Amino acid sequence: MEAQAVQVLRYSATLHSNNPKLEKTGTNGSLRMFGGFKKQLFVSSKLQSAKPSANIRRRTASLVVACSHNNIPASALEYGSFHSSVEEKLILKIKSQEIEPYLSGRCIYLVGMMASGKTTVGRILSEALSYSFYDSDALVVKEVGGISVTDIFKHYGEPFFRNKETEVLQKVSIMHRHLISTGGGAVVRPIDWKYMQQGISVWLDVPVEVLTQRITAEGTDSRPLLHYEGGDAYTKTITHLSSLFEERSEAYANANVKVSLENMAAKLGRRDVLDLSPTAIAMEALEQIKGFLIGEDGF
Ligand SMILES: Nc1ncnc2c1ncn2[C@@H]1O[C@H](COP(=O)(O)OP(=O)(O)O)[C@@H](O)[C@H]1O
Ligand SMILES: O=C(O)C1=C[C@@H](OP(=O)(O)O)[C@@H](O)[C@H](O)C1
Repeated sequence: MEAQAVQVLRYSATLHSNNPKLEKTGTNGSLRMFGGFKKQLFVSSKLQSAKPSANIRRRTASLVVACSHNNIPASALEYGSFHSSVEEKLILKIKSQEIEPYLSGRCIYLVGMMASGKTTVGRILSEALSYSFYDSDALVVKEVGGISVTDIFKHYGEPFFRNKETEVLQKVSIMHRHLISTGGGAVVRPIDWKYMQQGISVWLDVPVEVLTQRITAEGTDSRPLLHYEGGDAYTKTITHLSSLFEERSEAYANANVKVSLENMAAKLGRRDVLDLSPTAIAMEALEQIKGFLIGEDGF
């Protein structure tokens, strides 16, 4: 990022509730943060006493955050050089507040291959947006009385699982302010898209090699489609994931927004997509969602 593109924002935090909110207080880019936004985490060493007002006990804290200026594309600084998750959370919160008026409480559906990070990134996004987080697999498990996804596949078969998945998506589609991490195969049925199109869909596009590394590290206990008897797990996983991706890539591309880790790495000058943290990916997702929503609004 060019040096002049970086703006230093000064935050004045007034802590008097548990409902965090960031508000612009002037035209100079300064913002005011209300509420208990992880206050214990970052305010402890920076709190200063301020004159208490008549009816509210007020404390102020100063926090200087370097971030990209309005409309300047996501930058290496934004994604790379923060060493404090508090700063990242603030930026995520600001970005979330920017898109809120366009989002109007619509649900967000994360789609993508197994292990693309839908759950991990989804949790971060839901926190930033103050949305409720749901994992569609977990909702299916609940519907079926607590039987695991693996056992549902084993005892009832994949079509039964897919029917339940569709039912779950139908139920969620009438909700608001939910972020749903969908199962990797939720994109294959057009009926599922009918429900997901009630909200905003975001495709986390992660190279198959990276998915394979993650799945090999994590094991396949919760992913019945990747269970194998013996053999080299890495080779079998990458072969199967590659063919699944081949079958599904067109369906994933139905999403309103695509977050491509390869594109992100190129944009940020990273050699390896493995360097991209879930928080950085969440930031990119918000950036892309903003672009989509603004376009949708006709600006
Ligand atoms: N950006 C990332 N960098 C490194 N590991 C990640 C990243 N995102 C997710 N993971 C890891 O990959 C695995 C699968 O992630 P998960 O969020 O469960 O994927 P999904 O919900 O799409 O199946 C987990 O072990 C998670 O910790
Ligand atoms: O890709 C798939 O068809 C599946 C992905 C899984 O979810 P994750 O993407 O959360 O692993 C789970 O729904 C089921 O094992 C089937």
